[in-house]
Amino acid sequence: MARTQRNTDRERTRITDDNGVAIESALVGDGLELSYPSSDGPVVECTRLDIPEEAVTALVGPNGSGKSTLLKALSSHLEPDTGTVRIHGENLDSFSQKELARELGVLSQENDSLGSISVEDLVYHGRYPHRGFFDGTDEADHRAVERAIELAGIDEIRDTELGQLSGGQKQLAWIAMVLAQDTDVLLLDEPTTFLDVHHQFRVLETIRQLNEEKGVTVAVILHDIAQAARFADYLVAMHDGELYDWGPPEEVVTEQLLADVFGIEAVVEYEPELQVLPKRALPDR
Ligand SMILES: Nc1ncnc2c1ncn2[C@@H]1O[C@H](COP(=O)(O)OP(=O)(O)OP(=O)(O)O)[C@@H](O)[C@H]1O
Repeated sequence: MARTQRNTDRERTRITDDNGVAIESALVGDGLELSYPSSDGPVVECTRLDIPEEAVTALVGPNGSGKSTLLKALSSHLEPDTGTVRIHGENLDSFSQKELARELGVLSQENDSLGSISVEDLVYHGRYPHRGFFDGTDEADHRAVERAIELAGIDEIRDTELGQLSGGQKQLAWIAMVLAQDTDVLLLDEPTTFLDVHHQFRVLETIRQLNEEKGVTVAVILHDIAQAARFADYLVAMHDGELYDWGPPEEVVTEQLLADVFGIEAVVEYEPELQVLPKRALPDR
């Protein structure tokens, strides 16, 4: 893997707020080396990763840079070759799957469609990942499901079978399923992929609302760096399976990062709000 990190020191620096007070991490990855059975050695090597508590962190980076792999390790869907993941200070491998489902709401890109069930049944299933389907008896659970359907804006398609939905509609159904779990940590792999611009805004607004009103911690993979920079409190920039840089968007998004990591020449403007204006793709490095 190429060694292009701009600031490896920052991997070990704790995040602080405006007053210099350390912000706790909801999730920590330490000394992670991650591989797949068929990969030729680790595809991700990450000395230290912090997902700050009650903040929104966006993972950004080009295709194949290791974002999903990292998220899979954080959500216990991929066992690290070396290193540990801690959630609220406890080793992830000490949790049962049932306990984890209560802690983490995970949207992955590898969802199976669960056959021919309806959207509503899928969302109920999110509320009961280890109990089968909802029997309609618990009022609080019923409200959580209704709220998730409302937040995702999928009332009109609640009775439709998953197999009859468009890609974007299916994505919204999966998002509702994760929201119905009502966890205080959300790990979302590309929630806005397949969505039109209206639904992209709506989903991002919902995530922000959950963060601000309920203190939900969010780690989310986004492909649009300008959108990620405007939306997130912190960015984690991946490149070639390594952490290139992380911190607040104003520190991470630079013309250097865009050239090194994304291979584009771009203008970065910070006023009135952070904007990335691509000029051209750079030749392959
Ligand atoms: N199931 C797998 N088996 C073997 N290698 C894999 C597997 N999934 C991913 N990889 C490899 O791991 C590396 C990182 O992939 P990953 O999916 O984490 O990237 P990503 O940054 O999420 O990419 P994208 O933006 O395209 O979704 C890539 O080189 C990819 O080829």
